[in-house]
Amino acid sequence: MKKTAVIVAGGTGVRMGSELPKQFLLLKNKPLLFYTIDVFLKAYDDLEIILVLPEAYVDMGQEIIDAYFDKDRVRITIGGATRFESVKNGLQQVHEEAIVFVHDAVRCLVSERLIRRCYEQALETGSAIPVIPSSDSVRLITEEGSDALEREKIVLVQTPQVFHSKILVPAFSIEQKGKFTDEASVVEAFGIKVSLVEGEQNNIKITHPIDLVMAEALLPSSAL
Ligand SMILES: Nc1ccn([C@@H]2O[C@H](COP(=O)(O)OP(=O)(O)OP(=O)(O)O)[C@@H](O)[C@H]2O)c(=O)n1
Ligand SMILES: C[C@](O)(CO)[C@H](O)COP(=O)(O)O
Repeated sequence: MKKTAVIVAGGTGVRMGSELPKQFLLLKNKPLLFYTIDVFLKAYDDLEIILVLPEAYVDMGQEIIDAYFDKDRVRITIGGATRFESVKNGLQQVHEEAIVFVHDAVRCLVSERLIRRCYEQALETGSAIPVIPSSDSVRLITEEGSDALEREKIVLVQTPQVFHSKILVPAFSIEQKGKFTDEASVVEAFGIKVSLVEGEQNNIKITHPIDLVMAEALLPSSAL
């Protein structure tokens, strides 16, 4: 089955607070985005990438592709004001039936193993959403205060979120209601249940400055 990864790098990184969007910050001398593209291209020789970038950073993204990758395997498209819109723009470039991976560019520690695990399950069930257990206790904030939740019933959701294109592409034609924070919630709002797979503790989302320190320490030597 054809494999397409929509890598969303269209954000500005408000929580990181850096002038340069975090996907371009250096990790061991290479832009964070390099590691994300690299691991997907290595996971499958026949995988193509649709890279979603902010309009003002298309040239910077193209320079990374020209310097490190086979440019025939990576296409660039422009992002939107929200992650939902960026994913939607990326999906407009999916023209053939495929297994589609949607991945946060800033989860640069994702492993080839997780990418393959998600692919195999999406091929079988139509979807694969990686999740990990919470190490912390969790509470629901209510009008009265807060309630303890059963931690065993909570999971933390990661990317890549992987779907058959026949599910994902029509799901993104629905109107954005409230805030969709990931693809699984869009597909569910469209009326289709999703399947979970085991995620990875190391697959962190670089969000705050401390995450960069952790990513530098966790970066496998095979990625360098
Ligand atoms: N309009 C947007 C917003 C986010 N993203 C991408 O979605 C991923 C996860 O989003 P997040 O970590 O929230 O990134 P930012 O939106 O850049 O960060 P912040 O919310 O702190 O501004 C990132 O790879 C980001 O580039 C995107 O493609 N388009
Ligand atoms: C998609 C995601 O990474 C799953 O955990 C997350 O929802 C993205 O959230 P953000 O607020 O856009 O960083």
